[in-house]
Amino acid sequence: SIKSSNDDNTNLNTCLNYLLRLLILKDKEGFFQYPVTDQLAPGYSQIITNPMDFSTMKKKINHDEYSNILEFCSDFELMCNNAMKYNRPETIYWQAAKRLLSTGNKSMTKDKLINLRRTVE
Ligand SMILES: COc1ccc(OC)c(-c2cc(C(C)=O)n3cccnc23)c1
Repeated sequence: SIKSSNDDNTNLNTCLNYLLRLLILKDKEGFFQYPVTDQLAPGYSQIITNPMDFSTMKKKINHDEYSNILEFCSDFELMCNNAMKYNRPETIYWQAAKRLLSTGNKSMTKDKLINLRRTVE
Protein backbone atom coordinates (compact mmCIF):
# COMPACT_ATOMS: atom_id res chain seq x y z
CA SER A 1 0.00 0.00 0.00
CA ILE A 2 1.15 3.55 -0.69
CA LYS A 3 1.92 4.97 2.76
CA SER A 4 3.51 8.23 3.75
CA SER A 5 6.78 7.96 5.67
CA ASN A 6 5.28 9.22 8.91
CA ASP A 7 2.73 6.33 8.86
CA ASP A 8 5.71 3.99 8.70
CA ASN A 9 7.24 5.88 11.61
CA THR A 10 3.98 5.48 13.54
CA ASN A 11 4.03 1.71 12.95
CA LEU A 12 7.71 1.53 13.93
CA ASN A 13 7.16 3.61 17.08
CA THR A 14 4.21 1.40 18.05
CA CYS A 15 6.55 -1.64 17.81
CA LEU A 16 9.32 0.12 19.73
CA ASN A 17 7.02 1.31 22.53
CA TYR A 18 5.71 -2.26 22.89
CA LEU A 19 9.28 -3.68 23.03
CA LEU A 20 10.40 -0.97 25.50
CA ARG A 21 7.54 -1.78 27.89
CA LEU A 22 8.42 -5.49 27.66
CA LEU A 23 12.08 -4.77 28.51
CA ILE A 24 11.29 -2.30 31.32
CA LEU A 25 9.15 -5.00 33.01
CA LYS A 26 12.32 -7.12 33.30
CA ASP A 27 14.17 -4.35 35.23
CA LYS A 28 12.25 -4.72 38.52
CA GLU A 29 14.97 -2.94 40.57
CA GLY A 30 14.88 0.06 38.23
CA PHE A 31 18.67 0.01 37.71
CA PHE A 32 18.21 0.80 34.00
CA GLN A 33 15.28 3.26 34.20
CA TYR A 34 17.37 6.45 34.40
CA PRO A 35 20.91 7.61 33.51
CA VAL A 36 23.59 6.37 35.96
CA THR A 37 25.05 9.41 37.79
CA ASP A 38 28.62 9.86 39.05
CA GLN A 39 27.05 10.21 42.52
CA LEU A 40 25.67 6.65 42.21
CA ALA A 41 28.77 5.30 40.44
CA PRO A 42 32.09 7.11 41.03
CA GLY A 43 33.93 7.92 37.79
CA TYR A 44 31.09 6.56 35.65
CA SER A 45 31.12 9.42 33.11
CA GLN A 46 34.89 8.97 32.54
CA ILE A 47 34.63 5.19 31.98
CA ILE A 48 31.36 5.02 29.97
CA THR A 49 31.59 7.29 26.91
CA ASN A 50 28.16 6.41 25.42
CA PRO A 51 25.68 6.13 28.32
CA MET A 52 22.21 4.70 27.63
CA ASP A 53 19.12 3.97 29.72
CA PHE A 54 15.41 3.22 29.21
CA SER A 55 14.26 6.86 29.73
CA THR A 56 16.68 8.03 27.00
CA MET A 57 15.40 5.26 24.68
CA LYS A 58 11.83 6.43 25.38
CA LYS A 59 12.78 10.00 24.42
CA LYS A 60 14.48 8.77 21.23
CA ILE A 61 11.29 6.90 20.23
CA ASN A 62 9.13 9.99 20.85
CA HIS A 63 11.56 12.17 18.86
CA ASP A 64 11.55 9.68 15.92
CA GLU A 65 15.31 9.09 16.36
CA TYR A 66 15.11 5.36 15.49
CA SER A 67 14.65 4.51 11.80
CA ASN A 68 14.42 0.74 12.40
CA ILE A 69 14.16 -1.89 15.14
CA LEU A 70 17.85 -2.83 14.87
CA GLU A 71 18.92 0.69 15.96
CA PHE A 72 16.65 0.25 19.02
CA CYS A 73 18.17 -3.19 19.75
CA SER A 74 21.71 -1.78 19.56
CA ASP A 75 20.87 0.93 22.15
CA PHE A 76 19.49 -1.85 24.40
CA GLU A 77 22.74 -3.84 24.00
CA LEU A 78 24.82 -0.66 24.57
CA MET A 79 22.96 -0.07 27.87
CA CYS A 80 23.59 -3.64 29.07
CA ASN A 81 27.22 -3.71 27.89
CA ASN A 82 27.94 -0.38 29.65
CA ALA A 83 26.81 -1.98 32.93
CA MET A 84 28.99 -5.05 32.27
CA LYS A 85 31.96 -2.77 31.53
CA TYR A 86 31.73 -0.39 34.52
CA ASN A 87 30.63 -2.94 37.18
CA ARG A 88 32.58 -6.02 38.30
CA PRO A 89 31.05 -9.48 37.60
CA GLU A 90 30.36 -10.10 41.31
CA THR A 91 28.09 -7.03 41.57
CA ILE A 92 24.26 -7.07 41.37
CA TYR A 93 24.46 -4.52 38.50
CA TRP A 94 26.69 -6.71 36.31
CA GLN A 95 24.49 -9.75 36.96
CA ALA A 96 21.26 -7.77 36.34
CA ALA A 97 22.72 -6.51 33.02
CA LYS A 98 23.76 -9.99 31.91
CA ARG A 99 20.32 -11.41 32.73
CA LEU A 100 18.52 -8.45 31.08
CA LEU A 101 20.64 -8.78 27.92
CA SER A 102 19.91 -12.49 27.49
CA THR A 103 16.18 -12.33 28.36
CA GLY A 104 15.79 -9.15 26.29
CA ASN A 105 17.41 -10.70 23.23
CA LYS A 106 15.14 -13.75 23.59
CA SER A 107 12.13 -11.39 23.28
CA MET A 108 13.63 -9.77 20.16
CA THR A 109 14.54 -12.73 17.95
CA LYS A 110 14.12 -12.22 14.20
CA ASP A 111 10.90 -14.27 13.95
CA LYS A 112 9.32 -12.55 16.99
CA LEU A 113 10.12 -9.15 15.47
CA ILE A 114 8.64 -10.19 12.09
CA ASN A 115 5.42 -11.35 13.83
CA LEU A 116 5.30 -8.11 15.85
CA ARG A 117 5.68 -6.03 12.67
CA ARG A 118 2.76 -7.99 11.11
CA THR A 119 0.44 -7.37 14.08
CA VAL A 120 1.05 -3.62 13.92
CA GLU A 121 0.11 -2.93 10.24
C1 LIG B 1 20.91 1.53 44.25
O1 LIG B 1 19.84 2.13 43.55
C2 LIG B 1 20.09 2.50 42.25
C3 LIG B 1 19.14 3.33 41.65
C4 LIG B 1 19.32 3.72 40.31
C5 LIG B 1 20.45 3.27 39.59
O2 LIG B 1 20.67 3.63 38.28
C6 LIG B 1 19.65 4.42 37.64
C7 LIG B 1 21.41 2.44 40.22
C8 LIG B 1 22.57 1.96 39.48
C9 LIG B 1 22.54 1.47 38.18
C10 LIG B 1 23.83 1.09 37.84
C11 LIG B 1 24.24 0.56 36.57
C12 LIG B 1 23.17 0.25 35.58
O3 LIG B 1 25.43 0.38 36.30
N1 LIG B 1 24.65 1.34 38.90
C13 LIG B 1 26.00 1.13 39.05
C14 LIG B 1 26.58 1.46 40.26
C15 LIG B 1 25.78 1.99 41.29
N2 LIG B 1 24.45 2.20 41.11
C16 LIG B 1 23.90 1.86 39.92
C17 LIG B 1 21.21 2.04 41.54
